[in-house]
Amino acid sequence: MPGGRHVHAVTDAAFDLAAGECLALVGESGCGKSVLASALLGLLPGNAQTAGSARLGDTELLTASERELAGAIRGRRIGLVPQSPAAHLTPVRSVRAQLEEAVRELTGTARRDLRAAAERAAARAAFPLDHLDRFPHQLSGGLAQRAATALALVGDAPLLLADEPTTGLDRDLVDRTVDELRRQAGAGHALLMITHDLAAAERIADRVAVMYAGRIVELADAPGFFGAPGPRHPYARGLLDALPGRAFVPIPGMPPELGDLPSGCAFAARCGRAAAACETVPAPHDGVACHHPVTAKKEADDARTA
Ligand SMILES: Nc1ncnc2c1ncn2[C@@H]1O[C@H](COP(=O)(O)OP(=O)(O)OP(=O)(O)O)[C@@H](O)[C@H]1O
Ligand code: NI
Repeated sequence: MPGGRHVHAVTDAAFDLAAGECLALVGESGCGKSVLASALLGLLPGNAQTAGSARLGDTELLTASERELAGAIRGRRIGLVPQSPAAHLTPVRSVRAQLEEAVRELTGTARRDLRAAAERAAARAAFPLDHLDRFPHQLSGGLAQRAATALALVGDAPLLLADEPTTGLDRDLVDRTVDELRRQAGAGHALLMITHDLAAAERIADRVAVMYAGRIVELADAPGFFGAPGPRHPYARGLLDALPGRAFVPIPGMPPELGDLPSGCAFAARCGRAAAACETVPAPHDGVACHHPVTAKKEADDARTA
């Protein structure tokens, strides 16, 4: 940070992800989701520090050299659907040219087959073929998103990292886009989808990781999380309760600034269950980092006394 300030953007993030599996990483704006993605790709700014381990097969991503990351990892072993596609597309080249180049670089397709391969890649991401000759600035946000998704799928990478892949898309296209990403996971890829969109997460995720103020506060199987017994962390519960299709009750208050975190549980100030124990940071235990997680039994008791 400018002025020598230190921000702990991501702490205690622990999860694994197998081929064929989709993990959704959800949480409010600014909680550290993209920082986590950037760390995996070696794209953090030069003054950022990381600790711990992030393994992709035999490769330690956090200490891999830029040469290895650029030459063998990004695009080839990790496909990225970036959060701001417009910023990742090359402004002076048509979508077709960018797709053909990616196909040539990442798949070694012969020159005469590039055109067809690029069109197949576009179609996979529902990018309309009659827009392929457009330049990025001639695309709507939704089309730029689909162009970026098409590019991310070209390398057939074993891990797909999609950072808000549905921003700017209407519901139909959200469903089509996430279904295509899910299909990739079904075909033996692992998918880490970062999203604000809990409906999209519910639609395709096998597991959900909830992030709050730089920490993963809950990691759960999606069916139990979205259905019964529901989330165990009060924040995760609040996120679901805030949905229009559910209780539609927002979580009171605002998340803390990552540069100004309280010394205890970062959610305590907004938590209806906060108590003295919350003055210390809860360690993750059994998939949830909370001193008094909601349990199915507690829920049932509450319901009886309500
Ligand atoms: N280059 C940087 N220098 C200093 N701090 C940074 C930098 N990039 C990110 N941060 C800090 O990390 C925090 C998390 O940012 P991040 O982009 O990961 O959030 P996010 O969860 O992806 O949010 P969104 O949903 O809005 O994309 C920011 O609030 C900011 O405090
Ligand atoms: Ni982000």
